[in-house]
Amino acid sequence: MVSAPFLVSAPGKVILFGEHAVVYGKPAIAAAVSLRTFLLTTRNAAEFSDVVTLEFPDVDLQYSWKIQSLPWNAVPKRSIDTVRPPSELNTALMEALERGLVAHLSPLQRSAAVAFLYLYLCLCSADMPGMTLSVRSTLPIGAGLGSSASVSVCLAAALCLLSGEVSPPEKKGEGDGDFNAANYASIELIDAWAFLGERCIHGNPSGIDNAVASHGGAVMYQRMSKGNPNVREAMRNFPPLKLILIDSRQPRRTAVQVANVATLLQNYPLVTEPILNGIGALTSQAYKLLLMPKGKCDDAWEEQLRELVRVNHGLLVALGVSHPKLEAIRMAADELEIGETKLTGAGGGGCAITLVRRDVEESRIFELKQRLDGHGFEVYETSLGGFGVGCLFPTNSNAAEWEEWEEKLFSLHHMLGLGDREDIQKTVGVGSIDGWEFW
Ligand SMILES: Nc1ncnc2c1ncn2[C@@H]1O[C@H](COP(=O)(O)OP(=O)(O)O)[C@@H](O)[C@H]1O
Ligand SMILES: C[C@@](O)(CCOP(=O)(O)O)CC(=O)O
Ligand SMILES: [Mg+2]
Repeated sequence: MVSAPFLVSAPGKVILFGEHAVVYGKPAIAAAVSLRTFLLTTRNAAEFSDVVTLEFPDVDLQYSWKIQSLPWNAVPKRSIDTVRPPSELNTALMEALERGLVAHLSPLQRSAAVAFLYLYLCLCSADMPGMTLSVRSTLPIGAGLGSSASVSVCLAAALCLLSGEVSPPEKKGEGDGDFNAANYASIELIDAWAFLGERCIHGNPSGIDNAVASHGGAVMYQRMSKGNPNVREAMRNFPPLKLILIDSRQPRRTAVQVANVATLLQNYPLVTEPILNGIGALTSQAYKLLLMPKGKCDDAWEEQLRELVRVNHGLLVALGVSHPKLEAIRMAADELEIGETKLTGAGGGGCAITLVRRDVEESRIFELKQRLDGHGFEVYETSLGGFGVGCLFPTNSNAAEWEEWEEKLFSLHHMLGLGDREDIQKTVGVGSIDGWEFW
């Protein structure tokens, strides 16, 4: 059990191949991005010791609940011989939460508040001291980069730390290499709780986003049915890919896009199933290509990967999850012969990725960026495959620094615009402050 204050952080992700089909048990490939969510947990002052406060400035939500008034009676009893939470939400608890606690909030705010309350009630207890949990993300929200999963992972990590379900990361010993069994078990637990947070936000998530946000790196992921463990293959030697990440800035909710595909599947199973199978098959092909030793990643290899990107996008269009703005991005990249483009994440708006040909001159990439900018789209610079969930506790040596970036991240949020994302990230980012530890 740890005491506040402390920070946790988790990354967003880019799905390279296989979104939507992954919900139906097909493989998908995704990698962590350098844009991240940060969650600060602080102890409330004495006069607020009986409330738990949520500050979600990115979605304009600040709310306090009296801890004693929360529906503790509806919390399902945990089985003593299983450490991991069940993968289904408890209906009685969901009903108790949605009945009155969050009814007045917008859908954007409500799903995040429900995810918090669900995890808080399951992991904490009515006698916990009053806390404030403040979340701030450098990820665009509802844009396909897994902001919901990075928030869910941060909530799960903070609440697991507070309740003692997980301990802070152990320092890796000599001979451990990258692996430490206790840390691995902690990530698995955080991932499993975050999946329930994702369920509150999405309805039917595959689990790939929370897997990447908690473990980091790049993975091939496949959801298994009938209680079989999901496949999560870490892809360690992921080749450096030249990708451009473009946000159409068309808002959409993953829950709606996933539900639309479910309806299509229900109405036209004979048409939709082959599309999902096709996406699964092309992802398996891409997986083999991405595992090739560096020496074999020649022009033909690159050409095949790009083809798979194009086919993947075409099949997503067939599922009905593209958007005219995503098509405008794809057309601009096609016209300039820069590479192949696909939407990433749930689509219906949000982001696209272009896999750039290695031989393209920088001037053409510059022109693409200018055109996209002219349409009001935002181009992100991000690197793939970074750290997963981590935490930071203030120490004497970083106390002054702590105040500086705490202020920057959480107090000035209303003044910060989109352009300041990188600035925030530089100030508080993993890698720029000593002391971040990863499980
Ligand atoms: N910074 C944030 N603060 C609070 N809630 C957030 C934040 N980022 C994401 N969320 C939650 O996640 C939802 C968006 O998730 P989703 O529709 O899956 O899009 P994506 O995961 O692609 O960004 C929001 O409606 C909100 O509930
Ligand atoms: C569409 C889907 O495959 C990815 C959704 O990602 P995002 O929420 O749009 O970042 C759904 C899922 O895998 O849970
Ligand atoms: Mg999401």
